[in-house]
Amino acid sequence: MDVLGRPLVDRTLPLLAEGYAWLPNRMRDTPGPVVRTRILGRPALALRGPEAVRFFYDERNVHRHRAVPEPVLGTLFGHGAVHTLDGAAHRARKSLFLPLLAPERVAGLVDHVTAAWDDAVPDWSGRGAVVLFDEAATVLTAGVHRWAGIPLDVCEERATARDLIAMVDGFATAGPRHLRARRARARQEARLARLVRHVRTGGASAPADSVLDLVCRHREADGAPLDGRTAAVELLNVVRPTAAVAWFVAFTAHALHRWPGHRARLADGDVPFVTAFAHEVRRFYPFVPFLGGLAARDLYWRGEWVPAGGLVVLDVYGQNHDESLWGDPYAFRPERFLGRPVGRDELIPQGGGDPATGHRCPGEGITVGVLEALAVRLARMEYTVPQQNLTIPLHRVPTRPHSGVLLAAIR
Ligand code: HEM
Repeated sequence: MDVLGRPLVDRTLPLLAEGYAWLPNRMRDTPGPVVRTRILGRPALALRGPEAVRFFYDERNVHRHRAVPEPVLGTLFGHGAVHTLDGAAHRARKSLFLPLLAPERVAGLVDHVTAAWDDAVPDWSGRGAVVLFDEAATVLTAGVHRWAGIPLDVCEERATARDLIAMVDGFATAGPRHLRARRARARQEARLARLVRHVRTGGASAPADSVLDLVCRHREADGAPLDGRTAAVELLNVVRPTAAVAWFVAFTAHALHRWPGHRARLADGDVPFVTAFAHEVRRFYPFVPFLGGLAARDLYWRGEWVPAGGLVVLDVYGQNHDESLWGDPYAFRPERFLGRPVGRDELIPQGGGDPATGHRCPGEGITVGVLEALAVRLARMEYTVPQQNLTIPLHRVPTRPHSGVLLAAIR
């Protein structure tokens, strides 16, 4: 500690080495769910729990402007993305995404994705074996493009899915995965910026009220339209995370393999159970490790302090596995979500707080809806699971079953 009691030793390297387990391990060593440390050269305060969520999402405490490191912007979110805005600028940009919460929009996307899945299954049957993660990403990419009004040739679906997945896969690492993510983003931003230009100059049309139409017509807080590159960034902020639902589809297949007793209830389409299963997949499996922002002023939380400009970190994975919230958190039990409302700030795989006013994911309804539909389809599908490496390494961010879940003899 220095003279002001600030931790001196930077923990970025242990964080990169331990991945999802790093913060929960540190939390275990402290009396309250709060850890003071140093990350990326800054003093940092890590917290968890529903009250901590409300503290974190209060703009008077934490802001996002300049909080996202460039390597994450250059791969995952895109420069100038909604994730990086605060206050009036954030609210104006967020209004672009709030229509995605409407049940009829969610249902429309689910229809497109399930149609793409049903079209793909006969092809999977004709092949000896398929990697579910890759196939699900292609199906999701095809479905979300049709729903969003973004043209995509069938022969481009697989390569586009690869790019969208690469952007997520490479954000938290150095080396080849990161370079692949940057190249993928550059390609996809260029493609979508071209499309936005064509729509605006009359060379292409956007179906009325589609996501493409909304983005092309959007006005910022100052009344200005989005420049072409930022419009492309925000289109990608819809199609990329939808393709990323492939992570949860692979986790669903993993869960069905490990705990086959759940298959019958899913296959029956038992609606409350299907929803509970989707929530448990999002809670149990590791995807988002934590979220970060910058202290808007000197902040105190549970007796710990971080100076203005320090990092405030919300321990997402740790909260979703907090014994005091979930009881037996490392058991996969969808039943825990039956007959119990899901607390807004308890289950936070896609952020906490109110999506309309804060940074919570506006695609949560879409994620749950798509996952429900595809979990039922998976449960009804006949297949074998050949010998393969299904381990999910916790040091890799984002992680997934090592094999991607190889399925054979699909019918
Ligand atoms: C794979 C499933 C998904 C996961 C795990 C996920 C997770 C998240 C998380 C953790 C955040 C950040 C919350 C925060 O900063 O406080 C977020 C924000 C966001 N997500 Fe998702 N998301 C998913 C799917 C989606 C989908 C399907 C869409 C759109 C169709 C979407 C669009 C967005 C947007 C636009 C933001 C930025 C919101 C803002 O900054 O105000 N996400 N998501």
